[in-house]
Amino acid sequence: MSKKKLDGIGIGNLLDNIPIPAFIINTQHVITHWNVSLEIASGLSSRDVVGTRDQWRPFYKSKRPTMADLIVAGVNIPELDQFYAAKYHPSDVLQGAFMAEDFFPDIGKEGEWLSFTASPIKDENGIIIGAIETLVVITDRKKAEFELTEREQRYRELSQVDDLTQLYNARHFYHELEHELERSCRYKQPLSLCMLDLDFFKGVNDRFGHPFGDQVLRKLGFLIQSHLRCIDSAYRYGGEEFAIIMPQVEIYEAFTAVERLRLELSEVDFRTGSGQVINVSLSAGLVQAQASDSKESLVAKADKALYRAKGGGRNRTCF
Ligand SMILES: Nc1nc2c(ncn2[C@@H]2O[C@H](COP(=O)(O)OP(=O)(O)OP(=O)(O)O)[C@@H](O)[C@H]2O)c(=O)[nH]1
Repeated sequence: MSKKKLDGIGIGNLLDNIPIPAFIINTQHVITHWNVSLEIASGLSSRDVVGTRDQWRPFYKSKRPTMADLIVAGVNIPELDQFYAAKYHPSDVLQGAFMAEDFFPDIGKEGEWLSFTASPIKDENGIIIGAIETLVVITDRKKAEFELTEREQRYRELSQVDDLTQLYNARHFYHELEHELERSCRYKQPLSLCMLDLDFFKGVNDRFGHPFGDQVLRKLGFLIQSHLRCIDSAYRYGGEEFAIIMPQVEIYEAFTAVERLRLELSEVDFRTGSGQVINVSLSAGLVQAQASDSKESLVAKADKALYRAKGGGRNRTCF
């Protein structure tokens, strides 16, 4: 086709030849073009909408401005904020254009995610004479993104949480302890750390079996969880060793909390497979962080206190 012939082709003809749904409005917000792709996507024919201000109709339940309307009215950030919240941003490619992604619950059977771009149309003097809006269905991409985020979240949880006790695992412990130590130094707030360990647990396993031992560990995990304040965090540090990080708590206050936990565990009646009722106990070591402490030195001190609790006869808390 010659250049001359191409020059003669109108905007409508051009728009009808692109596979992307698009419409154009003038400065009176009246639709001047509604392409074939948009007719198919919206179910509204250009005959019915050209000459009207119904550009909102395929997307919303009631009349409201589309992005093209906001563009022809002169970009107004408070209005963009009002209608598109945090979902819009200026186009990287087209000057004066804005893009947004949003979910449209009323499109199709289950709603669709659309990515839309509205761009000003200017005359030779740079005056806005209309706006063009293009729309792309991105539901499949959005679904894939959500699935990926969910999978990542599940993976993060799996790699941080111990299956048996539902407490955080040791890897996460060191990460959080470092973070809490930094925070306690920065804000000059106390930080207490408790390491605790079940007493004679090997004997429990040996006499009553590993599954019974697991039951004890699960119960202890549950008791620890139920004793935590919302800013505390608990970890399964090793097989039958646990750690509790207690921010903003002096050691004496932490001592009271740990003693409450210790007493509560000692009062739990565990029923073995043969119907025998047994009780278990724990020993605990407590420390309060000093400004000079690293996570390693703090754990070493708490371990030392735990060792003393074991050496002193077990079923006690030392600091
Ligand atoms: N049932 C069960 N037992 C575990 C698990 N992890 C570690 N253990 C057991 O915990 C026991 C720890 O034994 P020891 O380190 O000798 O300690 P202890 O018998 O509790 O003695 P003290 O700590 O000195 O009071 C071992 O028998 C491990 O097999 C687990 O996930 N489930």
